[in-house]
Amino acid sequence: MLTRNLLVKKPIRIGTRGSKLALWQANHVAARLEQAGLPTEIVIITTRGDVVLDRSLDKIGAKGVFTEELEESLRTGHIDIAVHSAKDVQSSIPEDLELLAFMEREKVNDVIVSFDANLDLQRPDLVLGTSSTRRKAMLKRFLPHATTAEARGNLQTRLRKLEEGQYHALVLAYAGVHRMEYDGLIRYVLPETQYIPATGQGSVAIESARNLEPGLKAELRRVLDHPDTHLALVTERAFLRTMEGGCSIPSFALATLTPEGNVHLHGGLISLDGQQFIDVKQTAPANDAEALGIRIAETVLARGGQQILDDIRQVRSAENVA
Ligand SMILES: NCc1[nH]cc(CCC(=O)O)c1CC(=O)O
Repeated sequence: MLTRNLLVKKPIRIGTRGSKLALWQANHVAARLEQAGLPTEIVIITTRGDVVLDRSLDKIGAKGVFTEELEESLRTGHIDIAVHSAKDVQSSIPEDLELLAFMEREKVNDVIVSFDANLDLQRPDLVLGTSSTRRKAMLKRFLPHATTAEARGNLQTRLRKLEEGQYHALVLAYAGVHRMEYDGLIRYVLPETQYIPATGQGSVAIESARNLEPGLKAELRRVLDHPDTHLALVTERAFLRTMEGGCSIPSFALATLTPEGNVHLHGGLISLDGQQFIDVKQTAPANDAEALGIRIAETVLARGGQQILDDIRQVRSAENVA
């Protein structure tokens, strides 16, 4: 590693999707590495999720739609690291790859974005754009008078649809809106205690091949990893893995650190119609983070979550036949 990065200064090849948000994230990583004296090069890679825009994610088999092509490039050595929104990374990644680092988390909330500064969330004909299963279900529960309409595509595409009047507002992750500098359009910040975010929301994950040079891996971790965020993400991802979810399942999980240094997890599952909402909260010592995630998921499944998942699978297989 010394030869490669300190003497020859061969740039670290950073793989990313080509959307503006993905590029922002890749440039954020590049800036950190450059500050630490490591030269970088950005390599844009198109994924299935960027190409298939006409179907909602739960219908194209959401597993890995934004990550597979990047992972293949890690294997071939075409890139050294892949940068992802942590939320888009599957709950289990292939054996030969690893998540090296989770960068410091942005505010985790979902927000309501609109061009209408006086948007009234209580208007009876309210139409909200979202394609997220979790958000649709939560809106059915907490804003039952609202209708939702599909809003696939990158942030710019969704905002264009909003501008065209397809909806009154969009429901989005604060993190993406902020990174794209659309903060001025945020009308409501949804409380994270009620609209609990998706696993990983607001953090950027760095993936590499397991066999990347150990010295380079250590350097990347040192520069890019945020230990508190890492602990939260390990907890949430253990939860998600046990739920067998991807972003196509309306599960949610938010881990936070307590002042004493323990990890607190609020995780659960909501039925597609928003009627059943199963959530569990527990705190555990930091060295028990992964077990906490697993335990909460098992509790949610036992308290009716398994039934909700079975119902969803039945609905989905009926849709796929039709
Ligand atoms: N589902 C796509 C996606 N993946 C990550 C973000 C935003 C950034 C983040 O949550 O870290 C978004 C857009 C959104 O949900 O509004």
